[in-house]
Amino acid sequence: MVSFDDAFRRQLHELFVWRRDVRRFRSEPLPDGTIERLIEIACLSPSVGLSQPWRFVIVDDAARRRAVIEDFKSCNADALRSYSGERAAKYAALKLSGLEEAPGHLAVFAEKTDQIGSGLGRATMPETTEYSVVAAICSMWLAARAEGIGLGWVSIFNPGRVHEILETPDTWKFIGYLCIGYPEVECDRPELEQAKWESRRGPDEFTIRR
Ligand SMILES: Cc1cc2c(cc1C)N(C[C@H](O)[C@H](O)[C@H](O)COP(=O)(O)O)c1[nH]c(=O)[nH]c(=O)c1N2
Repeated sequence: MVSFDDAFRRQLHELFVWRRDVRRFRSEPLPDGTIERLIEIACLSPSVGLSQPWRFVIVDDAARRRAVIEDFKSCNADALRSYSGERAAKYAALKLSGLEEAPGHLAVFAEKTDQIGSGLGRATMPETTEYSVVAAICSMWLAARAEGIGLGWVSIFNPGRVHEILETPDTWKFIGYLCIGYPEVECDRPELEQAKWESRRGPDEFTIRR
């Protein structure tokens, strides 16, 4: 039996407030086994029918990392072209990945065809497979922050190209690419808010009653 006290709850709330999407990393390496430990925590996450559809690729190979960075640059240039005027100038000034600096690279996929869980909960909502993997990434994100480690989620990729670069099975769906390392700065506000791209809104704006 385990229970949590008020002091823990306050600290946990601070963890939620201070978790950040990190794009600026210090160069120092992560202690051996850090990514494996974060994966272990991710595997404690909820998943539809206990299907555990998460699949992880620790990307160590320099040539593959370089290819991933090239794909990001190409997709980011395309994204920039979709904006104009002041928004385009603002977009161009954003730093949207720490791929070059982060000591850890982790690609995360969802296995869509595995029989683990025997389809429970997925018949009418097959997308719950992907939702389960996102839940795992969120666990990892918070666990990393609790240890002073930063995690940055990068989605500015051509998923087909990521598959090619990492030679992953066809049945895996690309969910996200994570940069992992020690953050340069700690902050309690999203970087996109600091850059005046968007601001964090209150829950009332997103909640209705019926
Ligand atoms: C699915 C998904 C995909 C992305 C992101 C997040 C999620 C959930 N985020 C991070 C996102 O910008 C960030 O979470 C918000 O700006 C809020 O900031 P904090 O996470 O609170 O620091 C993100 N950030 C970034 O710089 N490049 C990216 O490609 C992405 N992609």
